[in-house]
Amino acid sequence: MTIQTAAKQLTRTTKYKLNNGNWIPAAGFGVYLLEPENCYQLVYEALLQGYRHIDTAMGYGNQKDAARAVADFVQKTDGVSREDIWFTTKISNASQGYDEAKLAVQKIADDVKEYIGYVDLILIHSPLTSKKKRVGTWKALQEYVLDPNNSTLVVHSIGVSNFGEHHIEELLHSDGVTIKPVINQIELHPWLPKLKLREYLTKQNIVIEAYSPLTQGVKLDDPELLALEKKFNVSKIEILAKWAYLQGFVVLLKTANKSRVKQNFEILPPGKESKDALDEGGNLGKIDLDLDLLDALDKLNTGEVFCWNNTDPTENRDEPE
Ligand SMILES: NC(=O)C1=CN([C@@H]2O[C@H](COP(=O)(O)OP(=O)(O)OC[C@H]3O[C@@H](n4cnc5c(N)ncnc54)[C@H](OP(=O)(O)O)[C@@H]3O)[C@@H](O)[C@H]2O)C=CC1
Ligand SMILES: O=C1Nc2ccccc2C1=O
Repeated sequence: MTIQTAAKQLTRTTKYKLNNGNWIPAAGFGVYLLEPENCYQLVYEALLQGYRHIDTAMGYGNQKDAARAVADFVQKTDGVSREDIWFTTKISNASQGYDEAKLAVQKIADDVKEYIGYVDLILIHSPLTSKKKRVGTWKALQEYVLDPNNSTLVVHSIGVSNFGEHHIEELLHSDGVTIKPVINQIELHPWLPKLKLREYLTKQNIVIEAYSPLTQGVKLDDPELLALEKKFNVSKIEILAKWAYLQGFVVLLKTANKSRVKQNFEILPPGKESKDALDEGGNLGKIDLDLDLLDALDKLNTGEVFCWNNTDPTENRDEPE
């Protein structure tokens, strides 16, 4: 019997092209809830293991430590430069609005500029404010991208997080908006595949970035997942991570456990820089999952949300003013 698999050529160094021409590494390391010193250690470890993409936020209280780890790693590692590493941070809800966002970018600069010089991506963390604040924030962010020589902070790309189609449409149709978000970072896993929003984002050429692909750990002992792990002889972490990679997402994995950093990164095959990267036919590594396993994962869709108080922010509508 031949086993039917869905496969995708994807390695530890795969990057996706954004709608502004920049390239983002598909594998990202997230640092939510990591205390500052721990964040420094884990980001350093992530970079050592080969991650080239770090995801933090103003609200995580550790963007400075994440940036310091990037700087130290670059300084101590031959052949790696700042430009090889992607650094994302996010504007907190409390800092939304045109004036507030400008102060927030100054705060980001105060935290990270001395270490990493510029930021690859700033996201609006969520749409849970108001139209005025979302659009005001976006207009402020646009100014930094449009003025790459500004003295506050060089920002290469801007995007959104937790935005639904209606939030993005609102932005795209607002006066003064000239830049399209490059990315929408949203919660995605087999229990919450968000097919309709993904179809819209793909049509708009907005890259989809998956957060909480391991369900923040909540579903790791789910009997259905454990049964699949046993039946297909693939670890549950590999199942969930590969599912996300096979959908074509940029994938953010987080662990506070140093040994798991390597384990999680090595789910992907080595990139072309590695001497082990090519198979006998000279082909780069692929990831795959059994088609029957993917079918079973499709059936897990319950719409369960694990972040943001278990309420999907992409579905949020503003209260009438
Ligand atoms: N924009 C937004 O609103 C949001 C963004 N994010 C971003 O996405 C990142 C990832 O999402 P996050 O919600 O943190 O959760 P994940 O889905 O990555 O899950 C993290 C959990 O999985 C556990 N885990 C990780 N690896 C393993 C492993 N190999 N074996 C067993 N358990 C494991 C971790 O435990 P342990 O630490 O003990 O290993 C932790 O409990 C965040 O850090 C953040 O950067 C996340 C949520 C919202
Ligand atoms: O990383 C995050 N985890 C979260 C959980 C709840 C609300 C926001 C977030 C994040 O940004």
